[in-house]
Amino acid sequence: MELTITRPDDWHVHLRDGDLLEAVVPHSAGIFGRAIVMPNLKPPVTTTASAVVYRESILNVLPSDSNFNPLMTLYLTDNTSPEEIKLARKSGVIYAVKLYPAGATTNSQDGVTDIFGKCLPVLEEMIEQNMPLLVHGEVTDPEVDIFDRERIFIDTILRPLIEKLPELKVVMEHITTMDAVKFIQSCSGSNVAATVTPQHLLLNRNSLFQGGLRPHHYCLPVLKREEHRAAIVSAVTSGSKQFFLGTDSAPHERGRKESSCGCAGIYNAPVALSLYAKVFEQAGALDKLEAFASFNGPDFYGLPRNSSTITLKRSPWKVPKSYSFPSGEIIPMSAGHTLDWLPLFS
Ligand SMILES: NC(=O)N[C@@H](CC(=O)O)C(=O)O
Ligand SMILES: [Zn+2]
Ligand SMILES: [Zn+2]
Repeated sequence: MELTITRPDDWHVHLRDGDLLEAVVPHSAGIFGRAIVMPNLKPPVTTTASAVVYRESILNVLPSDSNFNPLMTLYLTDNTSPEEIKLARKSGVIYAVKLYPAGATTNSQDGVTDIFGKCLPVLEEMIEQNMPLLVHGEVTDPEVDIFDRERIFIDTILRPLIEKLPELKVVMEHITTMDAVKFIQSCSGSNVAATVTPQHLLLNRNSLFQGGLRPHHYCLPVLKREEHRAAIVSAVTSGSKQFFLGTDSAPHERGRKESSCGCAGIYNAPVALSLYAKVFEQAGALDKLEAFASFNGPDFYGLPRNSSTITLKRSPWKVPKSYSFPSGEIIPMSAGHTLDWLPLFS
C-alpha cells in the first residue's frame, strides 16, 4: 500500500549550526518542502541581519538537488524594537517571531522576562506586519511543578495576551496537554493555532522511565500523562485546521543527552513523517494526515501549499541506532526500531 500526499512542511524545527547543521539539514530537506527554523542558537538570532546570515548557512549545506526553503524566525527579547519587525518583514525571508520565556528551555536565557511590560509595542508592530508570534508555552517559576507549567502559562500569560491583542496571530508550539487542546479549540477565528510533535502524540511520561532513565525521551515541555496524549491525538485526527505539523526536532550530541544533567530535545527529523502516519493510521484517520501535515500550516501562515508530493510506502524499515557527524553522534527517536511507513525520497 502507498499513500501519496502533498509535500508536508515542518512548522517548528531546530537545525542548529556548525557541523550539526550539516548533519541534520539533509534529513529535514529530504522530506519537508519548507520549515520554520527556530532561532535559539548561541548567540540567539535576534536580528534580521543575523537571520539572513543563518539562512545562507542553511542553504550552503543543502543537497544540490534540494528545493527546501528555510523560513526564518527572530528570537524575541525584552529589547527587540518595532523597527526590527519592519526590517524582518522587508527581508522577505523571516516569517515569525519566537517567544521563549527566559529560562524555559534550551538557550532561552536571553528570552523575554515580562511580555506585558516589555513587548507590547513590538507585538503591535507584528499585528501591523501580519507576523505570527510562536510561543514556547511554559511558565518559568521554579516553584511551579514542571508538569503544570504549560497549563499555568495558558492561564496567566497566553489567554490574557490573546484577549489583549486579538488580532495577533499566535501559534502555541509543541502542545502537550488537554488544557492546551481545549484552549486552542476555545479560540474562535483563525488567529490561534498549535503545532504538535510526534513524541507528544506517541509517548506519555512513563516512557521517560521505561526500565530505567531514558534521556532520549526527554524534551520540553516534558511528556505528560496518558490522558493528555490521548487528547492531543483526538484533536489532530479530528480534522481541525487549528493543529498542524511541527516536529520540534531538536538534536543534541549524544554525550549532552546521556549526562548527569542531560539536555532537553528529541531528534526526530528522519522518522517524524513515518511516526505521524502511524498515529493517524492507529486512529483510523489516515485520510486526515495530509491536511495536518501539508495544508493547515501554510493556510494559517497565508502561504501557498506545496505543489510537489511525497509517497509513504507501507513497508517496514529499520531506524538507524545513531547518526555520526564529525563532533559525535546523534540518537534519533525510535532508534533501532522498525517503523511501518517508509518515505520514498523523490
Ligand atoms: N524541545 C526541546 O526540548 N528543546 C529545544 C527547545 C524547545 O523547543 O523548547 C532545543 O532547542 O533543544
Ligand atoms: Zn520550545
Ligand atoms: Zn523547539
